[in-house]
Amino acid sequence: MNRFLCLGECMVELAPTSDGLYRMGYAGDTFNCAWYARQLLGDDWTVQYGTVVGQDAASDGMLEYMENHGIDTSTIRRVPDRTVGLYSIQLKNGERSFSYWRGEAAARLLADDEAWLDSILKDRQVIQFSGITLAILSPEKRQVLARALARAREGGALVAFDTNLRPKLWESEQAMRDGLVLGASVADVVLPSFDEEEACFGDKTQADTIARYREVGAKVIAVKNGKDTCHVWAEGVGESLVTPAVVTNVVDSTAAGDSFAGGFLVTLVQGATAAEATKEASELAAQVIQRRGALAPDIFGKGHAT
Ligand SMILES: Nc1ncnc2c1ncn2[C@@H]1O[C@H](COP(=O)(O)OP(=O)(O)O)[C@@H](O)[C@H]1O
Ligand SMILES: O=C(O)C(=O)C[C@H](O)[C@H](O)COP(=O)(O)O
Repeated sequence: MNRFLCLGECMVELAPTSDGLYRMGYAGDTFNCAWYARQLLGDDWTVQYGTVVGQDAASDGMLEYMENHGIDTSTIRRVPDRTVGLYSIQLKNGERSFSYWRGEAAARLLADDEAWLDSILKDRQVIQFSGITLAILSPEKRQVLARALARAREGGALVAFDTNLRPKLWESEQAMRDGLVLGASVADVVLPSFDEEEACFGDKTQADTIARYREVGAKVIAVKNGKDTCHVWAEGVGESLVTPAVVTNVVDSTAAGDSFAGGFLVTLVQGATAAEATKEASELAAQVIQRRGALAPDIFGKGHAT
């Protein structure tokens, strides 16, 4: 059995509905990637989520939701006296902003038990993590996680890093820049967004972004750029350009990048080129942004996620 593990924090999500109410769901960038990967992969793959949750009813609810949606939770550690975080989505002309209540979430303990971390990273075919996975940890624990990922990569895992910048979660801009380079240095695949790289590193072109992540050892880099052309580079192949289809009805851009990551990695591990993976990923993301909330089960012919 092949194992696809996403690592990070899943939260209770409050997403606005058209009648002015909020719909409760569960989401988090790496969990969203796992959810999309689960929809796309066949039964020869187990999709797992690696995190830490509490032992309370809210944590029970999250695990039940994951299991009901085919995500293996045996890679989740449970601790007393903590619970899961919460965030709400605010929408303005289809663009979203988030408010978080996550400072004390159990997921912040992700790298506190290194032996456990090694046990869940061992013998995985794909491990995906993000800038958010790193941002929620202390600077020391970021190093612990990076070392564990490096060991897993040496053991044969394809490690993928979605940079997903959330400036509010980092202690400083310098810490964020260092964290992104650290994450990329233990990854085979890096999935940055150009607007974020521009703001964070002052990149002038996508080539600058590609150059930085190549330098620290990435083998595949897809620089997303919203509705504009994605520049994708792969070792031994070079750069390709993939322009997303035009979407006139952007309802909620939440999880555009997360669904892109799921679609990209699933296509790549099935033997496609990085350019083909980008095309598939863009097609999925284009559908996701035409729906509210992070997870869009109706794309796959299913009812609403909650
Ligand atoms: N307005 C849009 N029209 C068409 N595709 C889009 C649009 N916004 C995002 N996408 C698709 O979603 C992908 C990820 O979006 P982007 O906003 O760049 O990433 P992130 O959400 O990680 O910041 C893009 O590469 C593109 O394929
Ligand atoms: O911000 C966080 O910590 C979250 O995980 C909440 C969201 O579900 C994702 O951030 C969505 O990610 P995008 O694909 O970039 O829209």
